[in-house]
Amino acid sequence: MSKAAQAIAALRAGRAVTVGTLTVAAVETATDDLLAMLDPEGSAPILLSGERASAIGLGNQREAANSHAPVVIARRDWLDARAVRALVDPAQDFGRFSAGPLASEAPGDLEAARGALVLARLAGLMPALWVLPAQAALAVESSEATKAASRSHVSIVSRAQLPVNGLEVPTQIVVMRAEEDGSEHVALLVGAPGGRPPLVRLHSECLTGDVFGSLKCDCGPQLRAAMQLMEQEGAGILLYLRQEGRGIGLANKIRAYALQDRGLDTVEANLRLGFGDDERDFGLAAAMLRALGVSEVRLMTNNPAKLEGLAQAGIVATRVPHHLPTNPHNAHYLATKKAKSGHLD
Ligand SMILES: Nc1nc2c(ncn2[C@@H]2O[C@H](COP(=O)(O)OP(=O)(O)OP(=O)(O)O)[C@@H](O)[C@H]2O)c(=O)[nH]1
Ligand SMILES: [Zn+2]
Repeated sequence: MSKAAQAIAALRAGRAVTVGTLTVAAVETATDDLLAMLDPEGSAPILLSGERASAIGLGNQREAANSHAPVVIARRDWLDARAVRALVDPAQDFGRFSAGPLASEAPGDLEAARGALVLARLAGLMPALWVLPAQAALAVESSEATKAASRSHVSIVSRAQLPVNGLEVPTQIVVMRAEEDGSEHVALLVGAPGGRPPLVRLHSECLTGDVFGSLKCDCGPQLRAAMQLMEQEGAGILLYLRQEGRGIGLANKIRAYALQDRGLDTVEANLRLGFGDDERDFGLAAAMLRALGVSEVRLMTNNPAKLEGLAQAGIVATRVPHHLPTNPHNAHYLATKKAKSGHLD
């Protein structure tokens, strides 16, 4: 298991890790006991993503060009552990006056700060970390932590036949693992590819849409329609990428939904949480295709970022539009993706 994969697991489990020169623990999971042991003075500064710093009103302390750079916030008397946990939690933004005074500064080790925030995101946690006094902890190099966000080394772990309801052609499931972060992803190989580039769908995990039939998005219908089209053509490849919530994880996606319940749109909600609009990595999909021996595809999508992600990683992709009828719950979401995220007609 890579050091980054171990550090992701450790952060999720509430333990401290050292990234570059920074020893950090996640605000979301570090307990009072851990803090009492590792930061007895209660003076550990807080590392926040640039997006979250802007969301809590610290944007004017930084140059606009730097709005995506992480910041560190020094502790004050009023800013005890409880106040910190409230500060980093967007659900509490609406129930209080803005907290302060707060002063942000650039992290001493910017690359380490970025790497630590990548690990927190891949752990599915909020982008907020305690910066603890240096101590012995599981150590990861900054560059390794940062690279965990762009996975290009995948290997096939297991494969088997998988009869699927509605698919009359033989179907196989292939499980792959990425070396960089240890994450597992799936390829469903439908039928036997013919002479031309295969129909391919990159589907990002959406538990709510894929499993429960949520009407807030179009994921479930898109998934089923993609499989149907592959069945009609007699062949296709569905990559099921485990980057839930456009790469922020399930708990964070549901936090974003709670913000949408308060009136924010899908993009605003991600930013308020402290993430970019879309944190996904489509180089991963390119690596999976390469592991399957595929270098040219017909990609079913409306998202130009998927086409660009594959192209950058050397996979030739032409687009097959993939629109499904809207419903009253997802019409605004789909309109926002067109207006703000460049989705195609
Ligand atoms: N953060 C966040 N993620 C969401 C929201 N709604 C859906 N998602 C996630 O968005 C992703 C949807 O991915 P895809 O089906 O690949 O769709 P897409 O990027 O719109 O591109 P195409 O469907 O190919 O055009 C899934 O990971 C969902 O979990 C939301 O409101 N917030
Ligand atoms: Zn969805």
